[in-house]
Amino acid sequence: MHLNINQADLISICPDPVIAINRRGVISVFNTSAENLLGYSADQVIGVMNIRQIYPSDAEARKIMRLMMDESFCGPGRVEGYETYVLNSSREKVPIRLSAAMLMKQGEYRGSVGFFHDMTRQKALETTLLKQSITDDLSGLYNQRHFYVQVASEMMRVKRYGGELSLVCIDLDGFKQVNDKLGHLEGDQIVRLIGRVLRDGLRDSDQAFRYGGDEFMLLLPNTVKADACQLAERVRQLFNLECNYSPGSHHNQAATVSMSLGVASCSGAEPVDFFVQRADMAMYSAKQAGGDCVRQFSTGNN
Ligand SMILES: Nc1nc2c(ncn2[C@@H]2O[C@H](COP(=O)(O)OP(=O)(O)OP(=O)(O)O)[C@@H](O)[C@H]2O)c(=O)[nH]1
Repeated sequence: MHLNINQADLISICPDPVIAINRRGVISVFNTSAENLLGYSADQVIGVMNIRQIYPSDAEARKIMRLMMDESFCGPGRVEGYETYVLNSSREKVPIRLSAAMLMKQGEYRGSVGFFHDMTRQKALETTLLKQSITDDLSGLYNQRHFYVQVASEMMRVKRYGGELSLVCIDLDGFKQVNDKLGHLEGDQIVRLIGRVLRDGLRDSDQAFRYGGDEFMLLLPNTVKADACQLAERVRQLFNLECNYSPGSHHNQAATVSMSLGVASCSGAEPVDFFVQRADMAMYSAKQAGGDCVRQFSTGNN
């Protein structure tokens, strides 16, 4: 195909950043899109900067070179769709998808040319979608799917490195009554409040989840059962203080809501479901004791 346009103009107007290097890695082509992506002018980089200064590390630059030489990756002298980062002029990481080819002449390596497709928007979208996939909309807490991923991972860690992992299972008492007497919107407000109470009341290493409708879980790494019981008691009191429908509140006599909390601990040597079931059984004994209290798992719970 013949076009009435010269190659330099083609590269210049290319909407993807194009960077070419000589065999020593010194930049020889740097188009307008590359200027926009990285915040350098072509004059600042051509013949001056080495491509290694744009990659996040020497190791990454070497890896890309190795991939280009690896025939089994994308064919000889090529790399396609490789995701990595480059550093802009403010030394901030910019995600890119790289497609590059080696320039060979008479069997000798003369340099390479790469298309550095900007992935900033896609990566931001991926982050948002990932967050949505593990978050419960109403409470803002993590959801059940993420709960099982995290419990399994923390149990594995305990099994490998030792220590104690605790789990607090929380179920609301009287929640149905709130919905029935005051409406679902009021019930939703309580779920939102719990999200806030649990987020505010935990350390950074602890995690709170909405397990189901009115059931919540707290996963507490490096926490022995006695400390987990104390934390559960603090959460119970905090909720009663903050909730207009808690026992003792004079806001509304029509309905009362409280928490039943069950605590279990493990050293990792059991199936995930057994651990969760033990916390659930402890919560159930709190319910049987009249609710609004904390109980810990003991063999007498079953
Ligand atoms: N408003 C609202 N209600 C919900 C939501 N998810 C579940 N529910 C309600 O939560 C209630 C759960 O019922 P129950 O388990 O009997 O709740 P409870 O009255 O606290 O009873 P016990 O657990 O036995 O103490 C039901 O009325 C559900 O409709 C939600 O997202 N918003």
